[in-house]
Amino acid sequence: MSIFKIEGGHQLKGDVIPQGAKNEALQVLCAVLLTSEKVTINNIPDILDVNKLIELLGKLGVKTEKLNKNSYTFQADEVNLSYLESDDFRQTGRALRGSIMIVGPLLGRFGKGYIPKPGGDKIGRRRLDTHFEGFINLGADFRYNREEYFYGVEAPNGLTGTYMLLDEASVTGTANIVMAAVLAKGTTTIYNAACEPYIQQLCKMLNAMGAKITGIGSNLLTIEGVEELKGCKHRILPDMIEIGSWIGLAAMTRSEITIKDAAWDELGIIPTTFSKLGIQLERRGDDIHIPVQTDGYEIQNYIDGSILTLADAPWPGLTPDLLSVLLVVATQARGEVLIHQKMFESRLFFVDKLIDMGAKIILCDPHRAVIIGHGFKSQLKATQMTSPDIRAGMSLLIAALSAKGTSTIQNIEQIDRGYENVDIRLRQLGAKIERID
Ligand SMILES: CC(=O)N[C@H]1[C@@H](OP(=O)(O)OP(=O)(O)OC[C@H]2O[C@@H](n3ccc(=O)[nH]c3=O)[C@H](O)[C@@H]2O)O[C@H](CO)[C@@H](O)[C@@H]1O
Ligand SMILES: C=C(OP(=O)(O)O)C(=O)O
Repeated sequence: MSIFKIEGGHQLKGDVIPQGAKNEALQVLCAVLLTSEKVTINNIPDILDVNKLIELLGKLGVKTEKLNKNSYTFQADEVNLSYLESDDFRQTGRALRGSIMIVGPLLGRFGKGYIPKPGGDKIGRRRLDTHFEGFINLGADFRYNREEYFYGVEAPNGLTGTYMLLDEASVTGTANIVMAAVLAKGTTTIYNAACEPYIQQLCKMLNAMGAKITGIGSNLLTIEGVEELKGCKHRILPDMIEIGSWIGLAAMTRSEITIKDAAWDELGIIPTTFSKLGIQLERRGDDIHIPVQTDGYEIQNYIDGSILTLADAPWPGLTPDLLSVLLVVATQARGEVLIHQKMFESRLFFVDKLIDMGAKIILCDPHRAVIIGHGFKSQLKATQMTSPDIRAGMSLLIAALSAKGTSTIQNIEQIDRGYENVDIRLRQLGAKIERID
């Protein structure tokens, strides 16, 4: 297991180019299974989870050609369905969360899809009911092997479109059901659909392949089934979670950073959420410029003077994937904020490490933490820590970069799952960070 060694307390400076979005990549890569024609995808982030999914597609028989570091073509004209019954699939399939989204396209195109319980962050319960209820609504037979945690759906006579109301606006669940429905007979209507930019991008790509999806960007999607889909070219958006992480890092280390080509209009309430913590940031064309926060940053209260709450919600609410970063950034603000992680029940436990480093945090319960900012009057202290999940890992890295002294972070594979060459890019900004293998 690799380690990051970080000498904190240095100001950084420079430009960063955001990577392509991890969660969009995981969806659109699965969509290549829907056609026998060639699909080209650009701006694919070179990160562990995405590379594992590309490897899984290769094992399924998808012909994969790497055009350059972040562009590939895929052709699923000879899919090997027997691989789904192999022991190797039981291992490879569970290595990441995104693998669940092979089920919808396989079911839609070939009438069957299997998956072992997928991996991903250990951040609380992560049920898959929404996915499978959706497939059942489309007419699939479902089975689950409890001993092996193995899920399967089959529809030998094809799927039939229908109306469905999802029990929750699940991101990967919506993507999976949409990918099954595009090849179903008749019209499918999905209400309470998730509508994150990841889903919008997937739907636009599917339409470019010949699908007929309307309602994109809303929670009501209508999908008129088609006989078959063709190839296309698709470009993945910049990763909004990575962009938020760079904003947080700049503020907390009081650095001047410009995030290039950030696709500002796709960021929803992310920029204003950082502004609520008092962080200065400026839109320059499609770049985000974060100046040195010379006087620190002060958390805004509500109009009536009550304490600010930052809580996650399905899009266009605040993504849960940025709450850990917002939390760590608040430790140096002036003022107080309540962080309420509603979706996941085990995502805030990493605050223990921040408390060890000197941060003033009260963990009220597994979902809520109150942060009392230091206002840069006292620096965090360096320490040794382990990355529990991808976003907590990044937050601990930000804490270490701002702290006095040398910290180490173990289990950095968790950070590599979602952040492309983060150590190299940080060094380019002047950070003192070393990867020890
Ligand atoms: C690979 C991928 O794309 N992963 C993202 C995806 O995971 P994923 O698609 O697995 O997450 P879901 O959207 O299914 O739900 C996440 C959790 O939130 C709960 N929930 C969901 C919807 C809702 O309205 N209320 C609610 O409480 C669910 O019960 C679940 O525990 O979306 C999550 C929520 O944005 C993100 O954290 C993950 O980074
Ligand atoms: C929770 C996340 O990822 P995954 O769903 O892949 O575990 C994340 O990206 O923050």
